[in-house]
Amino acid sequence: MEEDKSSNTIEPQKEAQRNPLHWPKQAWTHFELVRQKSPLIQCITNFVSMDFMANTLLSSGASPAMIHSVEEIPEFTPKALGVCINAGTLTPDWLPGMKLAAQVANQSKKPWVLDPVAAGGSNFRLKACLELLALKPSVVRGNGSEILALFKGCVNSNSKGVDSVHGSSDAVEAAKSLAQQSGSVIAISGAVDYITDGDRVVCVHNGVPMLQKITASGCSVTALIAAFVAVDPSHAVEATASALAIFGVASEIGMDMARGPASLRTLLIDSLYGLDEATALGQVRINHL
Ligand SMILES: Nc1ncnc2c1ncn2[C@@H]1O[C@H](COP(=O)(O)OP(=O)(O)O)[C@@H](O)[C@H]1O
Ligand SMILES: Cc1ncsc1CCOP(=O)(O)O
Ligand SMILES: [Mg+2]
Repeated sequence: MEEDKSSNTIEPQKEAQRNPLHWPKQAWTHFELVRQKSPLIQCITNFVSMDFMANTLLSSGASPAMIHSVEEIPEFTPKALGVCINAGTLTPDWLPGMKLAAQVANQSKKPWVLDPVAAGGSNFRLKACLELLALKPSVVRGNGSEILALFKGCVNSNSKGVDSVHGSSDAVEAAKSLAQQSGSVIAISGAVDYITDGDRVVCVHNGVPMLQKITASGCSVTALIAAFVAVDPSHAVEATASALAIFGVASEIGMDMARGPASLRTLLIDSLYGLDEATALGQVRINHL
């Protein structure tokens, strides 16, 4: 978003105070850029999420490719505008491909985003996620428990696997420290989403609780973050907040007609596809902590 660089990078808090539509307009501009540029997003993701993630990206205007074979990565990854790496159904044979894709994305100067699914669930998973974090993702998006596990560097004896046993607000200080240590933007999802570069903390208030009852909603919003960061890589905090807000707004619209998680899943995809500027500007709720 070249046109708004100064307000994004110099005094974004003041700009947001002066203009209540600052964040909603930014979220809409990012979404329009995704629709215009249709970025190719390579996803190395879990078996549960592949369909919903691909449909989330497609309905938002991006172009998903679920390509994970290590043989293809040197040739294919440079063609992608962004990469999403997800640890959901991790096995030792998938890890080399994930690491190679991260390295090739870095060499190609393309952003990549990490989803450390269930990072506190086992030592194998935690070690793998920390090794991926060391390869410097542009953004890490996890729930409260996942971000706390990465920060503490130890497994959680109370882990509920892919579901969080913490609120997102429990992990804000950990996320700030983790961002400072790693150099990655850290996003914690939950009732409020928090996005931090270790200095600023941006809060997104969109979304509906029923998203927790749709498997792979977190995975899919991480892929959407990859698409938004791909079209504005120099503003990863803003692009991440925009993606979380647009996904949340689409869920709010879907919720008006949903009869339960199954219909919400479908309506969310339709709402992303049909979202218009007036609705986005009226519903996006983002502020600074
Ligand atoms: N209580 C809630 N209220 C509103 N939105 C929520 C709530 N919990 C999660 N979300 C939204 O659901 C999506 C997935 O987040 P989350 O459930 O935290 O991820 P994960 O599935 O990885 O645990 C995010 O867009 C987040 O904003
Ligand atoms: C249920 C499940 N098991 C391994 S990955 C996965 C999907 C997790 O998706 P999300 O983190 O978006 O809830
Ligand atoms: Mg998750």
